[in-house]
Amino acid sequence: MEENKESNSMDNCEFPSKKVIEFKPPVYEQRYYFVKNLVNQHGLKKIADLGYGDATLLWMLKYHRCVECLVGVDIAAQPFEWGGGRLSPGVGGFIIPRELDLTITLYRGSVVQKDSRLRGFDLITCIELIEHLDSEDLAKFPEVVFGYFSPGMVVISTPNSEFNPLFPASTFRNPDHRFEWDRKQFQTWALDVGKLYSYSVEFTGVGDPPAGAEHVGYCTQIGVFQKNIAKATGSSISEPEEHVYEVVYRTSYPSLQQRKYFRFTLSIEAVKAIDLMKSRFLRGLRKKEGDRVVPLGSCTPQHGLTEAQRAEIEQSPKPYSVGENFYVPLERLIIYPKVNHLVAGNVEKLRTVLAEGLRLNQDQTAVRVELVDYNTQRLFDEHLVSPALES
Ligand SMILES: C[S@@+](CC[C@H](N)C(=O)[O-])C[C@H]1O[C@@H](n2cnc3c(N)ncnc32)[C@H](O)[C@@H]1O
Ligand SMILES: [Mg+2]
Repeated sequence: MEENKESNSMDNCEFPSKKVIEFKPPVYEQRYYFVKNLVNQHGLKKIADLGYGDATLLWMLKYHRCVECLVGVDIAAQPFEWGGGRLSPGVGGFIIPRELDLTITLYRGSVVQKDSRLRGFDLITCIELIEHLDSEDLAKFPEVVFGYFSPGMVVISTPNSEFNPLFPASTFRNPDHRFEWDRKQFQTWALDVGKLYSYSVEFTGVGDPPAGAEHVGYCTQIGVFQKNIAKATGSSISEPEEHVYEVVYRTSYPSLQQRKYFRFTLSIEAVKAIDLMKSRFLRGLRKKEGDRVVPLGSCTPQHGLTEAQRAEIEQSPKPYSVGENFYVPLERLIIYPKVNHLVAGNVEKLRTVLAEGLRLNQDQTAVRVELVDYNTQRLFDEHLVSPALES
């Protein structure tokens, strides 16, 4: 990460920071945020980070709802547990599954090696990478990344050497750097690459210069390359699969796209709504209609619903009890926002999925649960009439 002279550096390949110019937030974070914003702005799904270092950027990106595939490639990749730990779904990922699938794969390999698994990405990022390539690798880099991987977008960040005089020493920012370019050198290289591989490029940066030194530009210069449409259509020619990189880590997240997690989440939301209805029902339990007991009062939970939702619920078929069973019509259940969102308002879908895990009534129009479970028995014991008396 950038670099010994950039304060708060967390790059393990840098010197300790000298805190001469303090960036807020630290400039390495500004680089990550730059990518994050771009991903959000364009709703990008498939992203590869080349030279991913300690995987912080990948870790930040995994929280984006739109992201479905994250890949990291680093020549120094270790089959590490810690990186995997941060990148793994954790318990939370199972309790609240993501809406969309997400797979994360880390490879050990060099960005100048072609691997067909890196083709077809929406975005490839190279954050503080190119200045670590020797001239031979730098010469190969465009053909592999732009020509072969050929993603929709490429973001390349690299130190802006014009900023360096603001740092105390007159050396490179990091001993492993093979070069540090001024803006003209970077832009000339980037525009040549863009022209050759049919990408347009825009230049920006992060890490503002201090007041009075605006002429030096940003601490980190950034090129954002966008593939031209004509090239995008032409790149569908199929090339043979080439797997060169070694997988060091792979994980796939639970998501609502997967049947079992969808069923689990829908059932939980349904049961939560049913429980709320049941406890209100028990408090208002009074009136008998044939063999059904229906509430006199409202069964509508008051919290977390808009006036309109409450009104809609009030108008829908009411929950009822028969004997010791409590029934919630699907037509009512589906009005609850979370349930509704999950099945996109489709009662048929709600019926099919709930039937796999919950009990429905005979004509499959309502969910059936016990009216008196352990908790409700306590309610009765404490202050309510027995359902037997009411039915
Ligand atoms: C300065 S660090 C940047 C790490 C990360 N991108 C960040 O901004 O925090 C450069 C990274 O590039 C990796 N790297 C250097 N040469 C590489 C190559 N030819 N192929 C893949 N990764 C390389 C290094 O191992 C290191 O992790
Ligand atoms: Mg560097």
